[in-house]
Amino acid sequence: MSRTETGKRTMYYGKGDVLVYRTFAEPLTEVTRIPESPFTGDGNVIMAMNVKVAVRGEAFLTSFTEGDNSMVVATDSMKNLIIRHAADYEGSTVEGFLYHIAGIFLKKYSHITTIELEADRLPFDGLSVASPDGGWRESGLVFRRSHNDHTSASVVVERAEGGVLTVRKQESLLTGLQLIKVKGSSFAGFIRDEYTTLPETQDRPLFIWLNIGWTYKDEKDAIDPKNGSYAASEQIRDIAHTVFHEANSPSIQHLIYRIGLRILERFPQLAEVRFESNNRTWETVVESVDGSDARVYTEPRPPYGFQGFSMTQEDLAAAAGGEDGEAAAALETAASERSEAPTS
Ligand SMILES: O=c1[nH]c(=O)c2[nH]c(=O)[nH]c2[nH]1
Repeated sequence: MSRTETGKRTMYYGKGDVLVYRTFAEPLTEVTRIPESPFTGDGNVIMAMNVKVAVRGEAFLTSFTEGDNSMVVATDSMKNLIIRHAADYEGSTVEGFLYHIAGIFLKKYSHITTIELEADRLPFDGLSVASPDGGWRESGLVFRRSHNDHTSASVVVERAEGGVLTVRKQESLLTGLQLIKVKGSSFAGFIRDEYTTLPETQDRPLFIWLNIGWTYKDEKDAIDPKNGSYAASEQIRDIAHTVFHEANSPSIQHLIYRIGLRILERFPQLAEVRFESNNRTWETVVESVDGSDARVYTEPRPPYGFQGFSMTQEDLAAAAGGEDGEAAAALETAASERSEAPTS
């Protein structure tokens, strides 16, 4: 048995920065409303993505060991396949697009055993124009490229026994969220010893960078969101800033836990939610302008702190079971808000 079959040898190749700009894709409509978010769907007039593909298979071994290219699909061809087949994608999500492309690769090239695809959606925001009746309306044609947070997704699909395609891993993400709360965050009670110079603070301007990832109990909910079980990254984003607004956070660690509970509560169809956060808290230069709340800050000096945390529905059940009184109370508030929220 070769090392590849035991999973020990690393062997893959592919293409990165494959830029796809598909216009007038199928609109995303069947989104279930949540109280934290006005998001109800996406017209998908522009579905722009930066895609990365990697393929694996024992058949590629001789291309590395002998320079035999007879089984090599040129990465340039991979790029062309991805871009051309954006034309026949009939779905409305990045996750679905990746699955569509994975299927085409695996059906076309029988020696590819596993394909890994990831994509960052390049956000284009719709713009308003004055309407003749004196109000405002969506242009629908003109968009502004945004460099804010965006949807990402990844999928690993493999060919199982009998040629059946199996999704081995699938993750949806909100990438590059940057949130500042100018008042109402503390950081105190940490270990004080001979290495400690950081003062305790009851009120810091907490600036966080966040990547949030989530997986579904059934990945079909992400790939084909026809039954309203799609958790849109815009909704995840809105939950994050709502919880940040509501909570007086004692740390980023606890803040992301609270955001995670709310996400799992709102979307019982998710199995896991995962966080990567950075602390980019501004450095205070002027404590108070004329005795008021006004302050002056500057960019923090390096280095920066970070956190990683993942949570499952079991964490939500434990919190709701009362082990964390504060979390349980927050969940009750969230539940009552949900019952009042309109759904679509
Ligand atoms: O939210 C925080 N968590 C930490 O672990 C930490 N450490 C630190 O210096 N500042 C902060 N802030």
